[in-house]
Amino acid sequence: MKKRFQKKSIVFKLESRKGKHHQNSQNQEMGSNSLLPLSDFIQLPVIDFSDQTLTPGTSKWDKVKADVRKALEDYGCFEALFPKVSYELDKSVFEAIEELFGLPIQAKERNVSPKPYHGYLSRDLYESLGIDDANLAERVNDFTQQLWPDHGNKRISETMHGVSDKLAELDVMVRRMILESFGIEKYIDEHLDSTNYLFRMMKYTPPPPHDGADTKLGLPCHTDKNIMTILHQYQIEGLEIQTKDEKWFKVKPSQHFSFIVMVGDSMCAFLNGRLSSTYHRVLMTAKKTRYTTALFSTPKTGVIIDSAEELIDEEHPRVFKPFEFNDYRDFYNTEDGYAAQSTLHAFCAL
Ligand SMILES: O=C(O)CCC(=O)C(=O)O
Ligand SMILES: [Fe+2]
Repeated sequence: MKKRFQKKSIVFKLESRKGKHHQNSQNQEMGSNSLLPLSDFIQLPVIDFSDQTLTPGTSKWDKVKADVRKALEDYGCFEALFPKVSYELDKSVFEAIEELFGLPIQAKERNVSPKPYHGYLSRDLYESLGIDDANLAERVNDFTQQLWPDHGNKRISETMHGVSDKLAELDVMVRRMILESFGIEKYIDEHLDSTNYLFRMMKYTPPPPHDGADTKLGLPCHTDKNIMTILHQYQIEGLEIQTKDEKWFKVKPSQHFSFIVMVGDSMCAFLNGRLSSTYHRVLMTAKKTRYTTALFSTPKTGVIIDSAEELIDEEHPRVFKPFEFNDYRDFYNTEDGYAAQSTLHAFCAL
């Protein structure tokens, strides 16, 4: 019998984490006072996806594919320019998010889901709302219907579906490029069919001025558990990533058509560890409310994540046992999963 989602453990998860990758853990409690170091900005590789003729088999595609592979090897993430999310759409998303988080708490709490991290979460400075299967119009309608049970909200549904649908196109391109670059394109259809999309909206309230802390943890250090994440920060900085030499850097807030694309643990496992997921966190230094969105490509229930056999050889022995994503997510919700330095290694390393 699988363990069920418990809200209590989610709240716990949003607190501090321990381990090598969680240095400063004594300072990482949500809401703990400062002492958190101020990081410099990093310029991640910028990769342009604006060319409408960017299709598999073209030389342009191969060039972008090589850039994606290099950036992900070096950082586990990159900045994508993707103007298919137009200025107007981006603005509508921002306005919709402000409106959604401005709803009474009772309304936001109706955003429930049987899946962990998919519904409304709130902890200290952090709040988030989630839309499962956000690239499907009827599922986005279900979400607005949860918040406005009488009549839903057609405008917000169309906006959130619109942006998720566009970002899903970017996700598909990036995943196709990754698989091709490892010579395992034969898995593409199966791989794409085995995932769905969660769109999450986040709000971070700035620490109160009388608090005495310049910097507060908005979200503790973690890797994303899913396949790939496409993140967008609305103007206010806060996202930090950890580089291979374990230094923390701030990532510049996105322009309206710029997104941070990150490798998640499930992609790392599928590739037998050939790309690593990025450790990241949110530090609130600004005095303004910070809004972000993320589209997570996530393995569907029941899908087994197993490393591609082509990526296992003498030089690259198998690193992870095959696993079911829900079991992995459940493990992340336990004390052992919580305490682990790397959830993936603790759960399924051989
Ligand atoms: O809001 C952010 O900048 C990061 C959010 C994040 O890392 C997550 O939701 O997994
Ligand atoms: Fe994350």
